[in-house]
Amino acid sequence: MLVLIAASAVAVEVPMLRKTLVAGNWKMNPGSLAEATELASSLAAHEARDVIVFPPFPFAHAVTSVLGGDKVGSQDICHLDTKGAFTGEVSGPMIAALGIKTVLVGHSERRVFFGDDDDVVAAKVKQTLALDDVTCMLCIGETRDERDQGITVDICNVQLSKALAGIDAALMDRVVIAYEPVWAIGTGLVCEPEVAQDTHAAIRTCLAAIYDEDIAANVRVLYGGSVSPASVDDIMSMPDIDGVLVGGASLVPDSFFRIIRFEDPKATAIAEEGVKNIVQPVSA
Ligand SMILES: O=C[C@H](O)COP(=O)(O)O
Repeated sequence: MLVLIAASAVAVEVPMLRKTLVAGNWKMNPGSLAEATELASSLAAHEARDVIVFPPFPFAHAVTSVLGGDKVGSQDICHLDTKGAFTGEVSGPMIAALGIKTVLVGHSERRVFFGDDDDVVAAKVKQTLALDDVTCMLCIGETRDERDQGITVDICNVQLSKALAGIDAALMDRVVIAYEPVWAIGTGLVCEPEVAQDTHAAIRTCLAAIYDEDIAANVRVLYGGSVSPASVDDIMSMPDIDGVLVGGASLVPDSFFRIIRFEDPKATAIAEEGVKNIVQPVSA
């Protein structure tokens, strides 16, 4: 994706830069409200890049008070467009009332342990995007068995197509994809960066088929699965990886801070290229 920049009466091309995003999914952690607010407070000092954390629902209000709604996400949302007798569920309007601006949908733990099938995931995407100014972080990814069968891209394409069915192109600026190979989650087995890159590129191809090239080039696609301080720089050096969704390491402040401070060779290269282009002299 290229954009035109007018400089000194010439239009020069520089690559489009997608904003990076680091997300920390606390899952059913930490064990107390005091720990949750302490974790949030330590994070408040590290604001250099786009960072979001997903605390458990009971801690969401306190964490939002510390970090602000822009930096806090909801781990789930009810798939129904209603209120009433649905014990344990949390509706979209309830989440929005907290000022939360991102909702995680389709995490493999929801799919595997709580039966969120593709239809439920699609309904949750719709409920999220029905909220004003709220982003949906949609998780997709294959199991070990599916990777071994060589059907990773097929699985991602099906999950993407079903989750986004009926979602208007105009809403896609509020969708972030998180590619999480299920076999890499919580196992310490990080997908090789080049292997993840291939899948990210395939996800963009799928988005282009569903929508168009512009949307495919602009949607942020994160990687998740055992991301650590040791692996983040290599992962983030891949051209189609725009950020990371971190589980375990997001609960350890020093680890998460290092992940947030990942080296960003793409931004550096693009910034240098952009400067070079902008100072390019006008030819006679
Ligand atoms: O939502 C986060 C992912 O499931 C990754 O978790 P993990 O970093 O503990 O593997």
